[in-house]
Amino acid sequence: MDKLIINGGRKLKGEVTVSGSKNASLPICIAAALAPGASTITNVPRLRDITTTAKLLESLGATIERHENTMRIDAGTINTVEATYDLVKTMRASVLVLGPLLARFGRSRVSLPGGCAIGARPIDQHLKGLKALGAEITLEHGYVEAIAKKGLKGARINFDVSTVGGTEHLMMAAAIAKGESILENAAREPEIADLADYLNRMGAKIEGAGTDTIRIQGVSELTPAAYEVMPDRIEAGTFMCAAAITGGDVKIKGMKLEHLDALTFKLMDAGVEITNRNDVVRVKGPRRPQAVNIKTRPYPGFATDMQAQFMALMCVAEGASVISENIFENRFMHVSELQRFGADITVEGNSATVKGVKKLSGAPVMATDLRASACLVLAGLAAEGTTEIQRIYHLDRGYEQIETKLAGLGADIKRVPE
Ligand SMILES: CC(=O)N[C@H]1[C@@H](OP(=O)(O)OP(=O)(O)OC[C@H]2O[C@@H](n3ccc(=O)[nH]c3=O)[C@H](O)[C@@H]2O)O[C@H](CO)[C@@H](O)[C@@H]1O
Ligand SMILES: C=C(OP(=O)(O)O)C(=O)O
Repeated sequence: MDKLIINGGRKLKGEVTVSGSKNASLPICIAAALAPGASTITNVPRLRDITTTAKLLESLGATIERHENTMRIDAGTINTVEATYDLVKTMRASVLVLGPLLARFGRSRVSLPGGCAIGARPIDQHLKGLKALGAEITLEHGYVEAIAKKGLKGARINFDVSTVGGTEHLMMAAAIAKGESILENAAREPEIADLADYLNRMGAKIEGAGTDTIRIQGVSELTPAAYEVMPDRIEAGTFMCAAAITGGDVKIKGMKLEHLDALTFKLMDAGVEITNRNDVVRVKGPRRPQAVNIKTRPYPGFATDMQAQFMALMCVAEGASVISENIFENRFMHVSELQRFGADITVEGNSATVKGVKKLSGAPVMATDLRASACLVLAGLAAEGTTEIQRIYHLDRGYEQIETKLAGLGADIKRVPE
């Protein structure tokens, strides 16, 4: 297991390029399973979760070729419809194969993903949607089995909660169901629109992805297509916070600032200067940020995936900020680690009150989940002295070459085997 060692206190300066989106690549690679034949997906980040996705597809019989940021997925060779516990337990998004396999082959059996560090994360909305499309669902021995002997039939599905994975799952399944489906109270995250663009490229008829009502005219089959994945908005937001927390001056290339409005406005309220010229976003941190409050919400609200990184920034702000987490019930595990840097944070229910301190001091810390790891990196970059972050395999799930990219901006950061 590797660890990261950071000598903090350097202002980040220079240019960095954002990788392709993890959270768009996962469903897009899985959607390739809907069409017999080979799809070539580009701008796929080289991450642990993507390797898991490739293994998952291979375990179904698909033929995968990977070269740098390109993945060629031949789903014509899929010969089993079962995804086992070993794969699903390492990556929750694996459950998204259930609907596509069911839609294409009439049957699928996938391990239940179970909870994870940040919350219980049930899949009741996914299953409710598949049932509405005519699937018979049984839960046995830790597996979900879905059967639709005569194929899936279009339906109107009204989600009880805004669910990104649920919306993606039902959009994929409905793409080759018979007739029209309407997804209401659908999630609006940009990754959903990206997936819809890929499905439409394969011949699907989907309208409204990115709004809360998605209309899908089922087609009898999809054909493979080439597709370039959107940039990773959470990686981009993490670099924006890295510039802000170090009082740096960073140009971020390849990102879409319009995907990060909620974060951008909060950073500007905190005194961060943000300009966008010709798709290069320049972020200049203030001497010390001002405290601002945030509440996480489904898109276009403030992303829960940016909450931990923003909290790191608030740890050194002038004043006190209140951070409310409204998406996941246990997404404050970074708090006790931030306290090891000398941060002043108290948690009550789903709110954390962060009283900014002038300086953090480097400390040995442990990563507990993906974005918590990113927040510890940010704290380490700003802190005086040395920070050692253990269990960075969490970080490797979602950030491509983060230490190389940060070192390119002048950070003193290195990866060493533990
Ligand atoms: C791979 C991927 O894209 N992951 C993202 C996706 O996760 P994921 O798709 O798992 O998150 P959801 O949007 O589904 O979850 C949002 C909330 O709805 C609840 N829920 C969800 C489904 C369901 O059937 N029942 C239910 O109650 C969840 O427990 C959670 O409280 O969106 C999250 C919310 O933006 C992000 O933090 C994750 O980074
Ligand atoms: C929580 C995340 O991912 P996942 O849904 O794959 O756990 C994330 O990307 O921050």
